[in-house]
Amino acid sequence: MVETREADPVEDPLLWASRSWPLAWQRKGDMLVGAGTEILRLDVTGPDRIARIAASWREIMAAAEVDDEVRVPGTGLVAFGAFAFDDGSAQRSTLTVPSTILGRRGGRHWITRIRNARAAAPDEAPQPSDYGSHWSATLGPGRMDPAAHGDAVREALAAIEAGEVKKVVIARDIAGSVPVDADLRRLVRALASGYPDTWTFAVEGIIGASPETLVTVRGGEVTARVLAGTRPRGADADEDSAIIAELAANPKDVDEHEYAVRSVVDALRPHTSALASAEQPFTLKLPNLWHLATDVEGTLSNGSTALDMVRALHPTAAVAGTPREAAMAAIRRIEPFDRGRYAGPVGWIDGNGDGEWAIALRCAQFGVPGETTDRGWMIDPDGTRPVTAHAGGGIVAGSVPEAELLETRVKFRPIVDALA
Ligand SMILES: C=C(O[C@@H]1C=C(C(=O)O)C=C[C@H]1O)C(=O)O
Repeated sequence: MVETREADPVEDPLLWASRSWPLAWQRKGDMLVGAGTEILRLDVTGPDRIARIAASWREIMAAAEVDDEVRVPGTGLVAFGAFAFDDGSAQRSTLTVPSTILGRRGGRHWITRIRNARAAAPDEAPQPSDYGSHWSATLGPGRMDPAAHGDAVREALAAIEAGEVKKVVIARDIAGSVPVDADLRRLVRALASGYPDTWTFAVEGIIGASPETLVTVRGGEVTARVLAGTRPRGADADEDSAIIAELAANPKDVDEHEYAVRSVVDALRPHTSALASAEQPFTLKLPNLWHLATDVEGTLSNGSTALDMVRALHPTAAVAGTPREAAMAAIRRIEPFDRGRYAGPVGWIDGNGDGEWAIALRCAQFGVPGETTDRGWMIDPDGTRPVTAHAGGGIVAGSVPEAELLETRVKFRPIVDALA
């Protein structure tokens, strides 16, 4: 049973989210915040994880009884998801439906209450809680320190030289801990205000601000923002102009970008009737970086949902490489860690199949109470909560290890600054 009602404007819907396990999605002024109890949960691992979740969601959509007064994307039934990057990941791919969603889009505010048809009564309406005290994290090298990253990039260049791959994305990790009672909503708020041109997310303990969508589906239209080709921001306007002129004309970056756009267009084509993208990428300005960016748009021709499109698109060349299978094999060989949900799909889907999915980049994964990982208990016995972050970049012929290391440093900046 799902009921959406127009609501009075709320200044900060995040206050309704859980402090230790927030559920939120934010893009400029639009947001969805999950609160209350969990009504439904799908946890899947393995190569067909996204297909299984997409199929289950179709059944749930068909069975739901929805009374929706507002009827915009994100009203009615909504689930949030965060999926593992790799088919072989030990990390779960999860779709979760909370009992309450506070939403805001284009100046309209609503509240959705969801309950299981078998439940006698809805759960109690969740209440807002003030932000907890300020906290910070200590972060240091993870499994791949800067020296190991240099070796990994050289190994990737050797794989390119050998003709195994054209492009492969290599990431490194940093790790640390936060106080066990840290109010993680502070991080969501800081990222959303510091990086307004990104999609800010908090789902299953992975929190970040991604500049790149995997896919957006809205009323039969599908769009995607593809990024590849990166430079740190300049110190002033003149330096910035020189940087973007160089980036837009650099054959290595333009090629790398083209691989990424082509992988998205090829994946969307079987599902769309009209598919268009600009001939030339534009330069996307973020507080820390410049990216080459291309928006792709099409009309869905086969009734696919946002999750069907996530399944068709993941992993794109922006986070894996080209050709896809060879790049995935190279990543498994070269990177010494399981990426978990880093570079995986993160987003939401509603009861009409509309939804917005980003690629989980510029993010950190926080530990889960009581769960074990290859690093031991996720809540350390000393009362701290572990956190791990990853950042990477596309390696193509001609990539320079030192420049790639600098690029990962700048990509870590949003999360490292917000955690400092
Ligand atoms: C892999 C990351 O970013 C991706 C790689 C990019 C590149 O190689 O230029 C640019 C944007 C993202 O598609 C990351 O942020 O960790």
